[in-house]
Amino acid sequence: MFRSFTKLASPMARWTSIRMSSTKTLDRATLTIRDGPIFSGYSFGADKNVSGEAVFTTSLVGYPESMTDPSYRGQILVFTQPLIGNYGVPSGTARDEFNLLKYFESPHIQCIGIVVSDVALQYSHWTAVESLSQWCKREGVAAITGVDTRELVSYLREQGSSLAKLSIGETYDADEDAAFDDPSAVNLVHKVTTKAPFHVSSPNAKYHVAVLDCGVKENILRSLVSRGASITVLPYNYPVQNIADKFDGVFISNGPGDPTHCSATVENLRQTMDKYPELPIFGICLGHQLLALASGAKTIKLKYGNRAHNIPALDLVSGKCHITSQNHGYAVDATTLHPDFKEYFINLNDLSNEGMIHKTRPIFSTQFHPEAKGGPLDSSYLFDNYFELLKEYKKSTNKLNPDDLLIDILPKERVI
Ligand SMILES: NC(=O)CC[C@H](N)C(=O)O
Repeated sequence: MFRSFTKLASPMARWTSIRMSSTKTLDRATLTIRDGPIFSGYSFGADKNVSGEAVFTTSLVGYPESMTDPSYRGQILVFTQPLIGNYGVPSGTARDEFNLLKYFESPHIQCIGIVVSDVALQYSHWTAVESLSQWCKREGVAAITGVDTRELVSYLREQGSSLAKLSIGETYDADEDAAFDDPSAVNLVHKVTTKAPFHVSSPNAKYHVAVLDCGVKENILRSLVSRGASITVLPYNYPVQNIADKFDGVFISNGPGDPTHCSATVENLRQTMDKYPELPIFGICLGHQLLALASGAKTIKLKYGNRAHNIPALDLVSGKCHITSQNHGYAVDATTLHPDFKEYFINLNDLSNEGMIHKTRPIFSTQFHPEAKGGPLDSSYLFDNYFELLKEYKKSTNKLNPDDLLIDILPKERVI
């Protein structure tokens, strides 16, 4: 059943008409939460109806980084920061000295829609090349402004993250039984992983690391390369156990959706850990969850997840608390950790697991993002710790120069 706006009783209608004086020329848009409230507002993105999981982030800045983070694939991202878009969007093709993307975490917007209270249609920043609205339209991403995100987020916190639809135009589909897309029902990692292996050289590289790309953020690659590791980025389901002897370490990246979809990666990691007991392994976010599954632990879905740039995580080894960047809906159930591992970090807001470390071997992983982008760099020392492990391991093995190890699986160019 399609409804028109004249029949829509939005508690936000009066507020919307006052606040949105600058957006009178925008089309109407509606956000429908399954079995929940309906919010009316205005469209500032693509003229396209979308459906997915509605999740929220409390980060104050960093919308270009968040929106291009492959871990948000298929989600409708709600920003609690009321004004979004005021510093525009930088170039998505600009590259740094390592030929990695300079400003984005992947080449395109990964979430399917965004929800804001108040969009800034005018912007100002020295890196900006277009507005948030222009970017969303160009990338085919739906966007709604004029939503009371306080009310929406209160609902999502009470009920848990929910499926939602974003409809553009004067009518919207009010049929509660009509299908809502659940992005987690499919293997999203398969959609965001590199299609073929590629190599990124580090100037004066000392180490060579294999990166399993489950939807890797560009700043993870930069964090490895800038510290002196040449990297070979492999598709998420690449049988890394067959070539792990060529590397000084293995890294497992962040990525979207339910970790249990990645059963091939879990099995490959299990075999890699069995075959190479001395090999340094580091995983971030989905990488942490996959490593935990490979060692026999279980993952759970959180009520509404943790998406923010200011989440306190306690380092149980040092006793220090770090402010961390996070974006996840699942977590490792710490009560199921294999006895060879101990809990490394815990979340001081909800006490959920934030990492694990092997008791005797060079293996550790974190649920939060030490590479940040956006967010604070307080925990970037974990990359330094990983490099210490690479150094120790390399001393004990007789490896060649990292860039002599370019293996024949590599095409010359990165395929994006
Ligand atoms: N950023 C990530 O890697 C997220 C991991 C996983 N998809 C989750 O939501 O928990």
